[in-house]
Amino acid sequence: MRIGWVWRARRVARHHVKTPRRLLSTQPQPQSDLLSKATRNIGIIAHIDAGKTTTTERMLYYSGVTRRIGNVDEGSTVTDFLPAERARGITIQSAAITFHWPPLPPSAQTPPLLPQLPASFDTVLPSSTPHNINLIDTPGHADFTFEVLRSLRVLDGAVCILDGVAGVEAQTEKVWTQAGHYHIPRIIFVNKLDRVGAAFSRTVKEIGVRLHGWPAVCHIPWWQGGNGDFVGVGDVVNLRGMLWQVGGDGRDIQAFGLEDLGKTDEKFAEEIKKARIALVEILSEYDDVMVEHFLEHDEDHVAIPAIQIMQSLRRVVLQAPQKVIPVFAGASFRNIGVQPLLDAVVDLLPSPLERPDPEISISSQSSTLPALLSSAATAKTTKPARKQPQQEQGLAVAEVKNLTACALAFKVVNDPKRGVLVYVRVYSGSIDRGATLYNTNLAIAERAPRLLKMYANDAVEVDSIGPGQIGVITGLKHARTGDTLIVYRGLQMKGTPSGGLNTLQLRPINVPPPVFFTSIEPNSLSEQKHVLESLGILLREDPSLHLSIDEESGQTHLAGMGDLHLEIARDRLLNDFKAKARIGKIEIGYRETITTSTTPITHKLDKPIAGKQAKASITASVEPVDDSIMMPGSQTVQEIGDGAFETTYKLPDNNNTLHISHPDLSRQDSASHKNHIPPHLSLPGILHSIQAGASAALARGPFHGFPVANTRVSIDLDAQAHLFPETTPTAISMAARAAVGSSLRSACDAAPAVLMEPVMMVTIFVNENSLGAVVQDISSSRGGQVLSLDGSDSPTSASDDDVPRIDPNLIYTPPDPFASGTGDMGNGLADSQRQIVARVPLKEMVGYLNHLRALTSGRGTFVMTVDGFEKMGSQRQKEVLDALREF
Ligand SMILES: Nc1nc2c(ncn2[C@@H]2O[C@H](COP(=O)(O)OP(=O)(O)OP(=O)(O)O)[C@@H](O)[C@H]2O)c(=O)[nH]1
Repeated sequence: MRIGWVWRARRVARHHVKTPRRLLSTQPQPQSDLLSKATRNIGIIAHIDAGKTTTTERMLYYSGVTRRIGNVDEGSTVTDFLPAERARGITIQSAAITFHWPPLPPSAQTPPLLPQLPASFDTVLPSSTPHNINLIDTPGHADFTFEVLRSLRVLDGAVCILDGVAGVEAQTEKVWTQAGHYHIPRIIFVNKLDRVGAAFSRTVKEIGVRLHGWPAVCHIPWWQGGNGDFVGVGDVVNLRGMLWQVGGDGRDIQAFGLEDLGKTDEKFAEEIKKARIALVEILSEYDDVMVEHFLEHDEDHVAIPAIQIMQSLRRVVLQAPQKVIPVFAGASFRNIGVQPLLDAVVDLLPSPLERPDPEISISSQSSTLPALLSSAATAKTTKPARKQPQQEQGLAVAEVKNLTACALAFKVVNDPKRGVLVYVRVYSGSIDRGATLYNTNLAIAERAPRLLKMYANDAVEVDSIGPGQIGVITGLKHARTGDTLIVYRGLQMKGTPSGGLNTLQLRPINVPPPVFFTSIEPNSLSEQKHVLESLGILLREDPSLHLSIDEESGQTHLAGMGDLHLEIARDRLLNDFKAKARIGKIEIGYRETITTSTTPITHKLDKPIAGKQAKASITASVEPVDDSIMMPGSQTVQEIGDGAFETTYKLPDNNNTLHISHPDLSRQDSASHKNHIPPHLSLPGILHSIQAGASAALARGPFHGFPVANTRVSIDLDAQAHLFPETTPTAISMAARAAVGSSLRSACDAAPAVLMEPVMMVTIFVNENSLGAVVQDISSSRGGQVLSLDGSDSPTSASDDDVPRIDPNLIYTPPDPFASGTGDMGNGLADSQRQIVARVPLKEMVGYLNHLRALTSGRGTFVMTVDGFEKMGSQRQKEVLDALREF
C-alpha cells in the first residue's frame, strides 16, 4: 500500500487540474449548453466476451428502456441486433443508444426537452439528476478494430469492461491504448467476479502494469464470509457494503454502513477502510484539492466526505494524459454492480463541454474547430494589418460565419425497417430537420429529411440534433461512415460552400490496407444490379471494405481486414440483403511488384466510345521503387504537385507514385491551356482522368492479378501530340490504363515480378510453461521473427509512449481468496504470464487461435495488426502460387 504519499503530494503543482472547455457552437446558447452539460457520450470497450453486451442489457433495463433483461446466450439482446451478431453471440456493428441515468420518473411519459439540472454540482453529485447517456457499444474482435477506432472518435468517455478471471487481455490493451491516443477518459468495471477463479487483485495489478495507470479501487468484491459466493461490493467512496439480493433482477440492494458491517463481517469492514486510505493516497498524489481536504479533516482518510472523493476522482479522470484509473467491481450476469457503475459514468466521465477541441483539417491544414469558428469572430472585430494566414491558404475567414453546423457521420447502418440510418455526432451548431447538408468528403449536398433519436430498438423523431449530441439522419442517399457533414447558410443543392469550407474534415482517420479478399459473382445478369446496390450499402456502412471490379474478366473482388470481417460481409450480403451471388473462398490479399524499369510505351486510342469516335494518346513507363516495407496508410490519393509543369500523386495504399510531366501546360497559368488543349477539357480534368486510368491498371497486376505495389509510374503528356478535338476524359483514362498496363507487362516480361505478402505484428500472451513451445512454433514452423519478450523493445509496448511503468507491489489490492498465489509481478505480467511480440507472415497466422489454444491448454491469446508487405523468397512464392493454382 502506498501510505505516506499525501505529504509529498502537497507539493504537486496545480497544473494537473483541467478547466472545462467552452461550448463548440458558433453561437453559444444556454439551452444547448444545458443539454450538453447533462449529456455523456460514452462507449464500452473490452476484449471479446468480457461481458459488454451483458452489461449494456442491464444498463438498459435499470434505466427503464427495456422491461426485461436480454440474454446474449439466448440471442435476445437489444444491442446485438444483426442476425449475424445474434447467431454468433458477438457484437459486430456499433449500435448507439440513448437512455437516461438516473432514470426519469415514471410520470415523465416523454423525455423532457431540457434537463432539470441544479445550479451547480458543488454540493450534489451529477448522478442525483437524470442525464442523457448516448451509449455506443463497440465490437471486441480484432477484425473490427477499425470499427472500434471509428467509434472512439466520437466518444467523450469510456467504460472498459474486464473479465475478472482472464484479467487484462490483449485486445483490451490495444483498444485502451488507442483510446488513450484520443485522450478519452476511462473507468474500469471488473466483471464476472462470480466465476470460479475470479481474481480481482490480480486484475487490478494488471491494470496498473499493462494499462499504465494507477488503479483507484472504488469497489472491492464482497465474497460471502470472506471466501464464499460473490454477493456484492464494498463501496470505498461511501464506506458501506452493498449487498444484492441473490437471484433477483438486481434492483433490490441493501446498504450497510461500516459500523453495522463491523458487527457481521469485521474483516470486510476493515478492508473497506484500508481501501479508503489507499484511495485518498492515490488521489492526493494527483489532485491538490484532495490534499487540502485531507488536511482539513485532520489527516483522517476515512473522515473525508464521499462527495469530495468523487469530485477528486472526476478531476483526475479528466487529466490528460490520464494517470489514475477508477476501478469498479461486479458481475453483470448476476445483476451485481451495474447501477453504481452507471452513477460513476455520470459522476466521473466528461460532458461534451469538457472535451478537448475536435481536430479538423481544412485546405490541407490542421486546426481545431473552435479555432476556425473563433477566426470568423476575430475577423469581424479586428481589421488585419496584413493578409490573414488562412486567406493565404485559400480559406476566406469571412465565409466561416456561414458555417452553421458541423457533424461527423460515424456510422451508417442499413435498418431493415427504417432504411439507411446515418448516425451523426454534432460538433457545432445544430442540424435541423430539412437542412441541406454538404458532404465535404463526397463534395455533394443532400437534404436531411428526418432526424431521429435512438432509444434501443425504438426511434423518436426530433426537430434538431444539437451540439455535442448523437442522433440519426434517415433518407440520406450518399453519406458514408466517416464523412464530414456541414450546414452552410444559403447553400443551394448544386452549390459548393466557398472559402475552403468545402474541404473541412473532422478528425480524419487512416484506414489500414485490406489483407484478405474474396470474389463475388452474381448468379445471373438480372441479379447484378441488386448485388452491386447491396455492396454499395455495405461499403457505405464500412469503409474498411474495398471493392474492385476487373473490367476485363468482369470479376468483382471484395477486400477486408480479416477473414471474420469478410465472412460477416458475406453473411450480410446473402442473408440480410438476400443478394443471389456466388462468393469465393477468402484468400490473402498479396501484392505484386516489378523488378525492372521500362522505356516509355505510347498507347494510341482511336475508337468509338458510346457511339462517338474518341481519340487520345498516353506515353507511360514504370520503374520499381525501393523495397522498403510498406506501412499501412490512408487510401486517399494525395496530390503533391511538384512544380508548374509536373504533377505527382502519391497512391499510398500500395506505395505507388504517379508522376505526370506536362511541359506545355502550366499548373499556375491557365491561360497557357487555351493554346494547347481542346476547349472542352481542363488540365485538372485531364490529370484526374490519367490518375484514374493508371490506378485501374495498378489495381490488377499482369503477373498474377494482385494489386501492383512499390512502383513509380511516369507519364509524359505532350498536349500537342496526345490530345485531339475528339479526346474525352474517358478516352484519356482508357489510354492511360492501356499504356500503364503495357508497361507493367513489358517489365514483367523482361524480369519476372515478385509477390509481396502481408506481414503482421503479433502480440501473444501465454503462461510461462507454454512460452518455449509457442516461441519455437512461431520462429521455426511459421517463419516468424520474435522481436521481444515481455515488452522489452516491443514496438507495441509502453516503452514507445510516454507512459509510466508501474511497480505492481505499490498498488493497493484487497486479498484474493481464490487466486492460486499472486505470482511474480516483477516482469510486469501477472501469474507468470509472458508476452511475445513477433513479426509473422499473415499466411501463417490463418487459424492460429485454435493452434495457440492447443499449445497453451486454452490460455493463450493474441492480437495482431498489419505491419507492412514484404517481398517473398522464390521458394515461398512458388508454394503460394502452387496453392493458389490448386484452388
Ligand atoms: N458468469 C458470468 N458470465 C458472464 C458475466 N457477464 C457476461 N457473461 C457471459 O459471458 C459471455 C460473453 O458475454 P457478452 O456480454 O456477449 O460479451 P461481449 O463482451 O459483449 O462479447 P462480444 O460482443 O463478442 O464482444 C456470455 O456467455 C455471458 O453470459 C458475468 O458477470 N458472469
